[in-house]
Amino acid sequence: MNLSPLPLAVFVVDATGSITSWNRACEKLAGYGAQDIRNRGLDTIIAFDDAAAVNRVADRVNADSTGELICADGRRVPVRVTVAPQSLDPDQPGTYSVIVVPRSGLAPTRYALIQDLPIADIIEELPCVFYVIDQSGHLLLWNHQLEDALEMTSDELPTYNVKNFFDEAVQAKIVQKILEAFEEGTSSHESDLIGRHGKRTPFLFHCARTNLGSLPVVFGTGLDITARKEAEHGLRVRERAMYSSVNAIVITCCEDADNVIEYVNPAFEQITGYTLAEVKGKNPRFMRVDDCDVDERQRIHDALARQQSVRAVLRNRRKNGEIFWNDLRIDPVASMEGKVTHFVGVISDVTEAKHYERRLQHLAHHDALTGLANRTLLQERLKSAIDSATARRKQGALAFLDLDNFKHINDTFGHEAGDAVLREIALRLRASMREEDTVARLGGDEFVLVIAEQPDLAQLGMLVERIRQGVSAPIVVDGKEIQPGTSIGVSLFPQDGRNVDQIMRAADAAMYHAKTLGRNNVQFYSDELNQVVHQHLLLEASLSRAIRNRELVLGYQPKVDLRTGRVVGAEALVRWQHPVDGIIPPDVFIPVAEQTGLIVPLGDWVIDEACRTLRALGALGIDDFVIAVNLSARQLRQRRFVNRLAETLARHGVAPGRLELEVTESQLMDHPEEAREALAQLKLLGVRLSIDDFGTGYSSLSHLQRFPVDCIKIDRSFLGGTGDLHNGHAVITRAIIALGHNLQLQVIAEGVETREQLTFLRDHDCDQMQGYYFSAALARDGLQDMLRRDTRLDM
Ligand SMILES: Nc1nc2c(ncn2[C@@H]2O[C@H](COP(=O)(O)O[C@H]3[C@@H](O)[C@H](n4cnc5c(=O)[nH]c(N)nc54)O[C@@H]3COP(=O)(O)O)[C@@H](O)[C@H]2O)c(=O)[nH]1
Repeated sequence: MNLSPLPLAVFVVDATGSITSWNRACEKLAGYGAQDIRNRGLDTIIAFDDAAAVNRVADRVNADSTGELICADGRRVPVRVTVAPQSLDPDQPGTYSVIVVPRSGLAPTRYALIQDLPIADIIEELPCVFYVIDQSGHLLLWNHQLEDALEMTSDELPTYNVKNFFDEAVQAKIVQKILEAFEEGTSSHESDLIGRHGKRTPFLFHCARTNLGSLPVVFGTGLDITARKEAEHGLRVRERAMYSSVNAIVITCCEDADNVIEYVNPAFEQITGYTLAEVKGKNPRFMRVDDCDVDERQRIHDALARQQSVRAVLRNRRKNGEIFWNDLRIDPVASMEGKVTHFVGVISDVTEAKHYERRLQHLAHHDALTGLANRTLLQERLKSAIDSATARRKQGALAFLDLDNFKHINDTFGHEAGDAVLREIALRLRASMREEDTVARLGGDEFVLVIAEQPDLAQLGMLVERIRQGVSAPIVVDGKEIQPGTSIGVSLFPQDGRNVDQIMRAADAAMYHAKTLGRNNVQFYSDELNQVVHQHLLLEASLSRAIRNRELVLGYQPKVDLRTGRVVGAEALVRWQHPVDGIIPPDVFIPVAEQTGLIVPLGDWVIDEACRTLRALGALGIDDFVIAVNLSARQLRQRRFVNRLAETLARHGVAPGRLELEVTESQLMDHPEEAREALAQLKLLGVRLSIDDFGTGYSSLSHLQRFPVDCIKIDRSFLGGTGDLHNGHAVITRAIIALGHNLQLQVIAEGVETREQLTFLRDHDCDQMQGYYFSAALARDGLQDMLRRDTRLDM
């Protein structure tokens, strides 16, 4: 270390106290030259006051020692002595700096010290550029920092006028600032120095006038303010971003006040309607909606108290009173010392998104057509109703509704009318239920009601019956009256099941049972019912297999002319030859086929088979024989039924007049207008038509007249089960025969079992009979045999 330039008297000793270095200030103070003093001991130069107590130099470290400096001329100058190790590294051999400061009056003056300052070194080491400029604007003196900034060598610098170190656009300002310093004494400005290769560095220049001998000059410093400029730029960008952000920004101060607003950006005004002037000094909670989002607000409060970030979505009120959804994020802002002084809140108006989310949520849980709960929501609600009923030892109910003839409504009135019916039924159901109950639509024509807590079964029964009646009331759509009907199955929970699936299945089974019982009624689930439904389902599955596997056969019950005794026709009656269970009668499987729609392929098969028999008979020369098949209303409603029938007849080469279609009276009366149209088309094709089970379906005479039928079949119940005709039934039978004949229709009596019944019918001019008295249904071979032999009724 070179101690010479230092203004203080400092010298260096080794661990033994031997002097190794001696600066100029020491020379001045003590009068010894460096050569004279080297290797002399410390105690020969300084007489320490505590010399007797302290021997080693090391012991004087950090101790404030006093003594007398023994000068070359013999003077003894009182001094204060400070000893410091030159290296803090314990491994370095000890050398010590000894600083000697005279204790009175002998300290060098400030300016005396300046004379000793190594100005050149200082200028070079300044943390800024240094320059001296003459009046022509040329550099007289500078440091290497200026050379670095300008990317020039020391030879080049003095050749330029300093204004050329700046952008052309600011050169006039630079000249003016230099002149200002010459004239006024000082000036300062911020400008960028431009290096030879384009390096641009922002500087803060301060300059002042002085004289170099008789030469007036300006000298000064330039501080590199790149970092500050960048910070300022960053700040400006952030301020701008905050200003133009679409999200509202609120800065609150929590230093001395209750988190009051200091700043809000323009987006805040746009979202809330409040200006900065209106909200400054207020706590942002003034926008809250009372009694709303209490938990979320508490969460924010707690986070702020802990000086933590927090995010919450809550409702706030705009200045115009409107409520908006605020997706709020709050972050603490700490000072340089780490103390939280502010919070920055970013408010996003997510009202639209929230509404959209709610709409989606609603759509995900509700049926789009009716607005009722959908299957997902139903399952959730049912689950919680079952759980609650189980926990509270209460009872609830689930009602499963299936509209009875909805397909027919759709087919007849169109899908828009069908939709209108579903909407109206949804309204009726909603109106008849309590707020806490759930009304759901599972799609199609299926509705479900969750009736929470209904302890009284009688009341529940009345409620469900009332609902059935309400649903079944006529609905007018586009001026047309539509008559809906519903079959309802009810299960109870937790009695009929402990989970959603079990309860739904139980209600579904009960509903299914209601359908089999003739529709438009209410059935409660029971274990026995479950058995029935189960069997029904099994039957359904195996029936469709039976149709595919040709397990069905036709029996033909002969029809006899009551005037001639001749067999003139037969009714085709289907039987099921089950591979395991044997013959299954149609009473068992026809209703299942009706409900499931299997009646359509089954009915097609029956017609096809009957035509095949007619063709076979024709081949035997029997071509005036008529086979009647039973037709279900569902077949009749098929749009292409007439076409298919025509195709079948044509395929077998059978004349339409040899096929008779029997439709029950009650089926016709369900939808008389439609039935009439369908029968008219069939009539046009040329097939024979008859009304089966006549007398049981309450036909009105006017309707009867309009049905284009050929024949009516007196229901066997009017003949009396025991063949006893001396009762009221006889009167009805006579009346039916007379009525038929008046309408120019043939009359046939079915279920004739006794001679007495036969005699009665013949005596009252009935046209034909069929029944066990003459023959039960025969296989095709048996029928052919009978016809070939021309077997006749014994009259
Ligand atoms: N849609 C279709 N329905 C059909 C078809 N085949 C039959 N059926 C209907 O099934 C019901 C039961 O029929 P079935 O068990 O065959 O009974 C018929 C006769 O066997 C029975 N019958 C005949 N004579 C007598 C008698 O003297 N006494 C008595 N107790 N029963 C007798 O009557 C049934 C015929 O009834 P009907 O149709 O009303 O003429 C039945 O409703 C059939 O309609 C089919 O292919 N399609």
